[in-house]
Amino acid sequence: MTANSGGQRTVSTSEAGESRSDPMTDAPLGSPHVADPIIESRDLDVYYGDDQALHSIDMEIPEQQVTALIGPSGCGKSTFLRSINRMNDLIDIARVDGDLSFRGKNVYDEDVDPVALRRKIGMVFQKPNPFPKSIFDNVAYGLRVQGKDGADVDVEAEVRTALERAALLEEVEDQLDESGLELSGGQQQRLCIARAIAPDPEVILMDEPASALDPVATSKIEDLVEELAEEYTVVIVTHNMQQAARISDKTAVFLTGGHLVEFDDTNKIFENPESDRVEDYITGKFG
Ligand SMILES: Nc1ncnc2c1ncn2[C@@H]1O[C@H](COP(=O)(O)OP(=O)(O)OP(=O)(O)O)[C@@H](O)[C@H]1O
Repeated sequence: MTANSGGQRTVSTSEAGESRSDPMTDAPLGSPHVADPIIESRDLDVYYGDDQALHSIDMEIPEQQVTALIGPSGCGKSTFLRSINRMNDLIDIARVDGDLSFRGKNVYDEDVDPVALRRKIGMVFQKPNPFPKSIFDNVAYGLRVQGKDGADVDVEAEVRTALERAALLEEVEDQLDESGLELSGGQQQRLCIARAIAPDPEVILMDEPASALDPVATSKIEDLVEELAEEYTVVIVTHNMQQAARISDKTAVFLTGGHLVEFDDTNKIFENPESDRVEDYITGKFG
């Protein structure tokens, strides 16, 4: 990245042989060029009624990596996350303009079925929310609801695999028939992760998945996120900057008003950000 003579920084996308600059602010930044991004946002605006929550977001999310979304409260991180698998559709007053593509297809095209989309792009929420069902049924639900429980599918094997991938199988192997609600908070969250991965999505969206957990459970979730990225693409919202620095490959910094101010390799963001506002945010001067 370089600064031009007018003081406006430009971003070199050498592989594409072009350079771009953000017309929105005086501290625009780097949107690293990602070869074949799995998710791509172009000029994405999101509104709640008359209020605009996100402004012209451009982002390319790489496959099988962890991308962290950070920024102060209310800057639009969760709104962006929910735009990816159209969870904002469930909010009556939410409206989306612009492009958000998954493997090159705009997820807001009329022919996209949001339920099928969410099969490919699963989600884990801040507060563990297991169903009042057995551990087994919580995970099997993810398969059944998505029609993956046909005669040719070994549901038990799939449930065990999902629990294993969520680093929970060993702890619950002898109690699969017991209620998911009887697990600890950290185990409940790993159960929700198992439920999300059982239908074999390509992307897992996580909205502050460890913020309700104690440090030991948090550390298990962090280890798990890194492991999941070997097989899935993970996009995670976190308030915890140390967590973003520890577990993510790319970091997107949103700042007040719903602007994406900088998006780059995580090391670059935390060691040498382009934007003064990002530097102030990550060094704790505000937020
Ligand atoms: N369902 C909703 N209805 C109306 N406005 C909403 C709704 N959800 C979010 N907003 C508004 O959109 C803006 C962005 O909110 P969002 O929850 O995406 O931010 P955030 O960065 O995830 O915040 P936090 O870190 O506190 O969770 C805020 O001004 C918020 O009040």
